[in-house]
Amino acid sequence: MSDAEGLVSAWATDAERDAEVSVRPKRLADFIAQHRVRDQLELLLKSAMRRGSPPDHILLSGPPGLGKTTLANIVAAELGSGIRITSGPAIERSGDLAAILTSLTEGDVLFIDEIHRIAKPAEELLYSAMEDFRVDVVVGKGPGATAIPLDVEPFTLVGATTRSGLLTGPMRDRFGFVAHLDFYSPADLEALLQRSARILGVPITDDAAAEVAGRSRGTPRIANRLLRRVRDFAEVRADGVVTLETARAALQVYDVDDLGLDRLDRGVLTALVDLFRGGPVGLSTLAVAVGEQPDTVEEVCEPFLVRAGLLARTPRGRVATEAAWRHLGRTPPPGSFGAPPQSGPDLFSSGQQA
Ligand SMILES: Nc1ncnc2c1ncn2[C@@H]1O[C@H](COP(=O)(O)OP(=O)(O)OP(=O)(O)O)[C@@H](O)[C@H]1O
Ligand SMILES: [Mg+2]
Repeated sequence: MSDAEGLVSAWATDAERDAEVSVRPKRLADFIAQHRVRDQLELLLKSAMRRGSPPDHILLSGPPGLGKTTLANIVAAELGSGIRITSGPAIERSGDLAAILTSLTEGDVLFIDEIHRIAKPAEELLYSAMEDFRVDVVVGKGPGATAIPLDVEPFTLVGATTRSGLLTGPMRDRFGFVAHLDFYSPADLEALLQRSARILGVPITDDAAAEVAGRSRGTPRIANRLLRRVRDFAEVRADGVVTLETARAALQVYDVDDLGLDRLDRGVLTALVDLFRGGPVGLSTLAVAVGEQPDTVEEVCEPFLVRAGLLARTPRGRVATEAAWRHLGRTPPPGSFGAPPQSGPDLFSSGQQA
């Protein structure tokens, strides 16, 4: 991460993947929250072990940073099996996938990350492997081509996707178990932060953990990242202990506000409110006002602003909600919003169904 702007991005940088390994839970019992998914997975794995056969193929779906890769590794650990890891974009030709499949040993877990990005021919090969534990490898071209059937040892496919809507029907149907991960509540993230702090040897007070949790956008990856930054601050500017005061001061330095918005998120809202009187305004106009590409505003900022109930996308353009005016400390123009909303924004449901 080169600057503070990416601090609350849910996507991991390459460098960060190493930092994540140390705090990644290894067993189901250490996996915080997501109780429904955890219970269901536990049943699936235990019953398979009792029968002595590999469990059904498992699809893990949900936004980035919520624990899909972590769960895939946990599945293998709980089964006591080996795990092979690859990803949709890495499988360029179906031959690559055939090589992986035929080298699996009985009971292995094959983890395919970003499975929605797998190429069509490889996807079709995967169908027969998942269903019948065999693949047809085509040798030669044109009329002389022959298909050689090869056996695949019984295995469990664990697929992960951030875009389950892009999966084809036949692909989805071949998973016996689909787990949908939801955003975490602040209380869950607080527990997660306490655990990570223990592992990293960072002394943190309860109120500080709660403060960081509240700014983490419902996402474990962001919570762990903010913890590392707050720790840096506490070590350099204080005595190493993360107190509420240190946490707040650190997050101010890193420009992460009390809802977890960063500078660009706030820039978008401020432009919307101050320059366009709350909108509606078109995406490209808004993007020019904050000096960003429309794609960045749409894909990086807006998903969370919408989820946090601060911005609405309407057919006429982007609109700041009443909560946005208030979050920026502005008074909304009289009469522009009806009765105050009955409840606060729903930050912790990703809006998809399992
Ligand atoms: N339930 C959890 N309990 C404890 N730590 C968690 C949990 N879920 C995620 N984490 C932590 O959050 C980080 C991100 O999790 P993970 O890499 O599994 O996310 P992901 O869903 O695979 O993200 P991506 O879509 O970007 O691949 C990891 O460091 C992991 O330790
Ligand atoms: Mg992952």
